[in-house]
Amino acid sequence: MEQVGHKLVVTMNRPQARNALSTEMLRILEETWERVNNDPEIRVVILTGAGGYFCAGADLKAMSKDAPSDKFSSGAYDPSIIKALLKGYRLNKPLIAAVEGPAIAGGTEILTATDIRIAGESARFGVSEAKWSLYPLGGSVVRLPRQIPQTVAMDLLLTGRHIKAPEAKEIGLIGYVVPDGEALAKAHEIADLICANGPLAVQAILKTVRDSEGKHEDECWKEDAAVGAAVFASNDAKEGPRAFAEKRAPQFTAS
Ligand SMILES: C[C@H]([C@H](O)CC(=O)SCCNC(=O)CCNC(=O)[C@H](O)C(C)(C)COP(=O)(O)OP(=O)(O)OC[C@H]1O[C@@H](n2cnc3c(N)ncnc32)[C@H](O)[C@@H]1OP(=O)(O)O)[C@H]1CC[C@H]2[C@@H]3CCC4=CC(=O)CC[C@]4(C)[C@H]3CC[C@]12C
Repeated sequence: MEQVGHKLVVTMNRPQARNALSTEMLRILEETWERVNNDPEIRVVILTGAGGYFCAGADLKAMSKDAPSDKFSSGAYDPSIIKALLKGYRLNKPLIAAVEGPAIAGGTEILTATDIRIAGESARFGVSEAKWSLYPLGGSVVRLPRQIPQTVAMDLLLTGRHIKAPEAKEIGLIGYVVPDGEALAKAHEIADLICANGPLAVQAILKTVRDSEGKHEDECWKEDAAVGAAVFASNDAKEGPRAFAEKRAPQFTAS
């Protein structure tokens, strides 16, 4: 994990196993997301993987020795909230995925919780849990059909097949395809654009988008207005137009 100014770069780092998720990695991710939500200095987060790989989901070798089912049935682990994969826990800062190589199973699942997604052209995506008679518990059974066309979501979930970055872009699972090795640089470029914006505005936009997911639009306007009015009442909302009028870059203070 590395903080550069207001950007936090989170790197899944177990490249020898294609960054498959260990219990330790899940713990670190959980702590990281708590930090992101509570640290006002962090304004945008980039999630990436080490060694040219994003993430191969759960560690299947560990799972072959110690199946999680007992922990689920005993109540020791409640899979209705998987904070590390941002299922049942959302960030209040924008999360950008910078993907190289495989983003499979849990790797694609956590991708569905990110806001902006960039991939190198050889990156691969898929939810292949059913291949091993597992269930994609990381959120994608619910999220994928909401994020990409239903028939494509069903195809990916039921066949477990992998797709390359250009197809992922075509179906809207990711937003950018860049030459291999350049996903992180592109993520920084986008993160810098976000960091230059008013942090209160950015976080308020994110909040309304998150809170209105799945609701009828008429149910959203009251809260949308309250959140928006609070942004308009801020010092930064005075500084932005003033900077425009004075032909200079705005100096936002998050107040
Ligand atoms: C519920 C979530 C989640 O939804 C469930 C899953 O993610 S299931 C995982 C399914 N994963 C896959 O299908 C990917 C398998 N891998 C591949 O297909 C390929 O390897 C690849 C396409 C990724 C890469 O192919 P390559 O040809 O490039 O490379 P390859 O030669 O195949 O591999 C290189 C070496 O890497 C090793 N490797 C690759 N993938 C894995 C892997 N997934 N696991 C282990 N090792 C892998 C490969 O073997 C090679 O090694 P060699 O030594 O060189 O042979 C769940 C997500 C996290 C779960 C939680 C985890 C912690 C928990 C512990 C508990 O006790 C309680 C439960 C839980 C909290 C658990 C709960 C469910 C999750 C949240």
